[in-house]
Amino acid sequence: MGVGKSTVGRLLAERLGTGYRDTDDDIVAEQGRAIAEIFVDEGEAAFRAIEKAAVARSLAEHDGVLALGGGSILDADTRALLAGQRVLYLSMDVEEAVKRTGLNAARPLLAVNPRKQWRELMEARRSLYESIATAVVATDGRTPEEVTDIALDALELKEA
Ligand SMILES: Nc1ncnc2c1ncn2[C@@H]1O[C@H](COP(=O)(O)OP(=O)(O)OP(=O)(O)O)[C@@H](O)[C@H]1O
Ligand SMILES: O=C(O)C1=C[C@@H](O)[C@@H](O)[C@H](O)C1
Ligand SMILES: [Mg+2]
Repeated sequence: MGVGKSTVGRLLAERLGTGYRDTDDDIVAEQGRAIAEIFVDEGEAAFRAIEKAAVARSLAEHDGVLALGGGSILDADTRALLAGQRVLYLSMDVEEAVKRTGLNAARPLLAVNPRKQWRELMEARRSLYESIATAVVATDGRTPEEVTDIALDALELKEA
């Protein structure tokens, strides 16, 4: 959360001359309510089901850069759909995460004690992120433009 998926995703799409889509934005548009509201109204399990369908639809319809929701890879079917795709894992340390996300209530999974919650989420998820990634780029101390340059190299993609 807050690592720069949307910022770097847009820059990557520009540099590649391709389209950009963002699962979180698709869900908000389709549902007509904020992600935090879906969590509050229906709970995380219901959100994950909506998210799973949104990712599958994007992967089928869209040929370009797709920014996934941070928790979408918790689903084994989603991980299977990503096999064979270029998958970029953007990483950062906890202090950078707190700086970028702050105490923002828009991120329901970090709403109470962001440092502790972020560490716990990453302990549960790091190996999944690493297992599906075809490239890993650390974002700490790098501008979005620098991250994008390194990501293009790491993904072995050429600019348009
Ligand atoms: N490399 C970077 N260095 C410093 N700040 C950054 C960097 N990348 C993104 N940011 C800033 O961090 C914040 C979060 O970025 P962004 O929204 O792109 O992250 P995200 O991974 O899409 O987050 P979310 O989990 O909400 O979808 C924004 O304020 C953005 O400007
Ligand atoms: O990492 C997560 O579990 C989340 C990340 C965001 O992209 C949103 O999809 C939502 O806030 C949950
Ligand atoms: Mg985003």
